[in-house]
Amino acid sequence: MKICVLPGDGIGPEIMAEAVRVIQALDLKFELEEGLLGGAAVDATGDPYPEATRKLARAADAVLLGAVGGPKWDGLPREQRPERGLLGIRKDLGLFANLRPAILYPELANASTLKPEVVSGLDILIVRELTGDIYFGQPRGIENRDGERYGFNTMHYTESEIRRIGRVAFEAARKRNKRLCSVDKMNVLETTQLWRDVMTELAPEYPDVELTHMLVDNAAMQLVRAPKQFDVMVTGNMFGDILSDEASMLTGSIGMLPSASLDANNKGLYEPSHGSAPDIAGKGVANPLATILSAAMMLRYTFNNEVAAARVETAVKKVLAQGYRTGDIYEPGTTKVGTKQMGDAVLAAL
Ligand SMILES: NC(=O)c1ccc[n+]([C@@H]2O[C@H](COP(=O)([O-])OP(=O)(O)OC[C@H]3O[C@@H](n4cnc5c(N)ncnc54)[C@H](O)[C@@H]3O)[C@@H](O)[C@H]2O)c1
Ligand SMILES: CC(C)[C@H](C(=O)O)[C@@H](O)C(=O)O
Ligand SMILES: [Mg+2]
Repeated sequence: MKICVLPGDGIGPEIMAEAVRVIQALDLKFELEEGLLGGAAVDATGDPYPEATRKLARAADAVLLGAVGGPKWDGLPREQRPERGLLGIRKDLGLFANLRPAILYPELANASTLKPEVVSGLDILIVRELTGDIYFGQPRGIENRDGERYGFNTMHYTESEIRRIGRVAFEAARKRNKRLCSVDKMNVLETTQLWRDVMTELAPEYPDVELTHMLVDNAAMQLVRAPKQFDVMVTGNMFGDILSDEASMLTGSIGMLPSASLDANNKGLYEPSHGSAPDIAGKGVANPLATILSAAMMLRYTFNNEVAAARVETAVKKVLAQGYRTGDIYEPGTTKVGTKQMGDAVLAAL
């Protein structure tokens, strides 16, 4: 059982160190191999997704990723930017289904940006399409046209791309509370009219799941008005990126939101939903729990080890109950800890 570990940039190596310690403590005979992705890879090889990493990732059963990017690389040509490495590995491994669970742990009720009565018990799953949409549209670029600069990206989806992510979402809803909300912008964008049509066509295959549709601007508003109306949400790449960051704050912090990016066979890349947090990188204060919870998702989805996954999640719940908090979820009366101390607490709880 091989895991390709890609710490990445910024806080990536700091949070990854803790997730790796947790995995090793499980004593499950995983073989961990480290590689370069993002800015770290650009610095070493000039390529954000180098061939060596590609080989490693393809040969592994799962990939665990920290985060990539940072101001150091923002001035580089597009193709060399760290984020291209992330898009590259997602596309290369065919990871079209991105699962982002937003769960509010009761201990963090006061850390949520919403009032406890609106948000307590929140448990939403955002299913984000990950290898299509405007992210991967051709043509794209910045050109000089008619004497001025002209930037363009193209949004596109094929019906088969929509159908396969739709099936993932319907199946997920079927295992949960049987409610699926598909989010689009069909009032303006043809791409998402097709999205709505295909979701509607799939619905008869899942008579036990209640399908609703919502326009993305309303969905963004409803998420902060009454988030518990949602069970599973399914949406395209760009809307899913934005809505999942929004949903993270309902759980207290983006440092709590894990993710799984899966192919058709549950080979997966697991990473926190947040980025490399350049503003706190190197300070040892980042919250490692989203990465540790991503490792739990890896145990569940790729390695089918529900027991180990639950063990890690229970350990996380325990450290929150014990009152340990990194700065992003700190409140008076709790114990403020750094990244490594949080990792220590999870290990002790395991
Ligand atoms: N999956 C990824 O690798 C990924 C995801 C998002 C952004 N990025 C990249 O990261 C860089 C920074 O982006 P950004 O600042 O917009 O978003 P970000 O998610 O890195 O940070 C946003 C805010 O959240 C805080 N934060 C994020 N993770 C945290 C954690 N674990 N603990 C405590 N606080 C945390 C940061 O300190 C910052 O204030 C950019 O280069 C961006 O492209 C990468
Ligand atoms: C860094 C960026 C390419 C990435 C995305 O937009 O998918 C990130 O924001 C995420 O949410 O994983
Ligand atoms: Mg994002």
